[in-house]
Amino acid sequence: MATPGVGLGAACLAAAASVAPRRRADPAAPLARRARLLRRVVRGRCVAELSREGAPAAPSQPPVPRPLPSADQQLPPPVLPSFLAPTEAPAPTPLPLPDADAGVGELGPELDIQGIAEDYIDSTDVAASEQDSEIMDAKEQSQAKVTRSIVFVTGEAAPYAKSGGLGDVCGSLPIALAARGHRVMVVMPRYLNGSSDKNYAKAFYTGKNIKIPCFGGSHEVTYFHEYRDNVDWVFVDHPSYHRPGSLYGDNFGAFGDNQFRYTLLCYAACEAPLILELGGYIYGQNCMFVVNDWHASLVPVLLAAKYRPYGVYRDSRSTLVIHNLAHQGVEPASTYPDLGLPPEWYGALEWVFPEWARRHALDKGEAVNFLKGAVVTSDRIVTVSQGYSWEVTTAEGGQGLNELLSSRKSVLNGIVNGIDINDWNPTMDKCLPYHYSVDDLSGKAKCKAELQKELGLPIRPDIPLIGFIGRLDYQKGIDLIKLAIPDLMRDDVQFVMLGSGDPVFEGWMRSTESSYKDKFRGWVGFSIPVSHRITAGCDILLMPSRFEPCGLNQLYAMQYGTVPVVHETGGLRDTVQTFNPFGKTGEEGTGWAFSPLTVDKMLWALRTAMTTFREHKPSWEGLMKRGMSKDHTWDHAAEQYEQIFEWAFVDQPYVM
Ligand SMILES: Nc1ncnc2c1ncn2[C@@H]1O[C@H](COP(=O)(O)OP(=O)(O)O[C@H]2O[C@H](CO)[C@@H](O)[C@H](O)[C@H]2O)[C@@H](O)[C@H]1O
Repeated sequence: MATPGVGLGAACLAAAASVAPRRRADPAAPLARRARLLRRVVRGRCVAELSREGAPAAPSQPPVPRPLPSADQQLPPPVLPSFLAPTEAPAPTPLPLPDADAGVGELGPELDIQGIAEDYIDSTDVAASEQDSEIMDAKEQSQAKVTRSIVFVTGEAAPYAKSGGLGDVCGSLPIALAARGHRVMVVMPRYLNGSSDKNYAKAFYTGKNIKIPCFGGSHEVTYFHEYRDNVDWVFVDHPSYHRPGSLYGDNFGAFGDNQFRYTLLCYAACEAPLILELGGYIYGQNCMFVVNDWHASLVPVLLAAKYRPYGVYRDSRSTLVIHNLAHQGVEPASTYPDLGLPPEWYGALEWVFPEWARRHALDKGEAVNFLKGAVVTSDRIVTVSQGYSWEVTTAEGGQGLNELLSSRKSVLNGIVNGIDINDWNPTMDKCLPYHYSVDDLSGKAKCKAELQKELGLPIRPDIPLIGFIGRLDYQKGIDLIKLAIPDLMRDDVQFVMLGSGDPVFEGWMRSTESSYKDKFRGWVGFSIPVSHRITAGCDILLMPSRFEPCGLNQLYAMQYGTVPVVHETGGLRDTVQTFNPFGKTGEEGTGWAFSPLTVDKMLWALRTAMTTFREHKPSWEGLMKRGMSKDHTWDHAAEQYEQIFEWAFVDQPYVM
């Protein structure tokens, strides 16, 4: 039996043979072009071609463009490990299979390619094909060379649920990879907390439930699904995801059962490719699991400890993406039996706190650490910038995992994040009162005036307006801003901060606002529209992060012609080049990166930026335009991820 793609191709060929005048193909036609033509056949594009030749017109209802099943779906229905009994048995319906010797990828067996291409070229107008193939060439440049089934596992993804940059990345990178031809699924919790409920309105119950054996019981989770932007968004539903507060905690701090909540997520994510028929087909056992931060870190451990011994997922690989090493999912060692892992796998998660970090003399510091589990079991490790991939191997930046990460240097890479330019684009941003572009910046000045008005600050175009957006957290260097404000407020300047987090800093923002009524605004809370308006309306964006794995706000700022002033660390170092008025044309820089991280250095960088803003208008405009002209899209990063995936599939699984 043929796959749908091949079947459609064969039908088209038969039609072509019966109606088209037979013409010999140029024997010298390059094989590459023949292969391209074949791809069009396989993708069903030949319908349009044939109608040009007088063949029956294209059907009025084109087939719904769903991803083709990947080659792994030739496998017989998966043998599920006995510990996971789905409440509804996975449908054992055998999939329509291509020839047993079909290769991986969308083209199918190589011999068939030759034959079909030959016939197809014979029966079509070669000149027209030539023209068309040029168009295809341009289009195909952004397609992946090898397409895969990719399963993202994450604690958050925009627009469904977002608490920070992790949500941004997991909401946009999967779409970029799907656009390049991969079949992509994202698995995350279905948080119902009152404010995010409406975001899941288009996700429907799949009819699949599983029972997960952990934490001394059997916990039933259900799967919801939405197909959007060519990505399968899968939401794991369980009562523990339904509660007020933010994603991971509330006013009293982090939720006490987070380990339980994300253990469920990881088990559910491992089962999803085996049992969910999305668009008619399961993903199967030949997947790349992309596990993000500690919330998803149990996935590679489960693959190694609970699936591969049963012969399942031997063809899958996993890539750990570290967005922030500061959060590792550490809990007391006594919780290990709750995780449902075999006792002999304790070593994978074992973690011993150094003596200075223990609470009392009898505390042995024994713990389990989810992120460590992924560091020692995943096939590849990616950090979200090159700079950070080095920092995590140092004692200063490794947060206790530096030695382990150093030991895995050969599979550790850094890839700088991209941004979603549909969401963050000053030419069409729905949150902005005015739009602008690199060719016409007049809208930016209007956005600044509107922001000043909204904040109740004096509306003055000549005054530098500095912004800060982010979690009020030690990582973000808020304490430095707090120390610098009394000095900075002596200047003719305006400062707006948007953030939430540490209640001490929230209180400080409120009291500072009352001390500097005409100069300082502190917006306590989490508001995406306000963050867009601040990014557009400010002249300067300040990021004195202590460490920053990548940082997205400086990328958004540059995209919006707002000049970043950042601490030279991690991804900030990789993405912001300090202004050099004597640099070569186009290489004068995009902002200021200061180091070391001291109040004096930060003030120096800010004042240099403010002087440039006031007194060197052409230089300032150059800074804005260079930032706006940079390519911040996901295209380049997506290609680099593909390379990592290819390397992972070349090797055997790291833990078999
Ligand atoms: N109060 C508020 N209101 C509205 N929006 C707010 C907000 N506070 C923060 N945000 C938004 O949250 C995102 C924060 O992204 P960052 O990359 O700066 O930091 P974060 O530390 O969360 O991410 C981690 O993961 C990302 C992704 O890999 C890395 O870039 C980063 O270095 C790493 O620390 C931005 O989109 C920002 O606008």
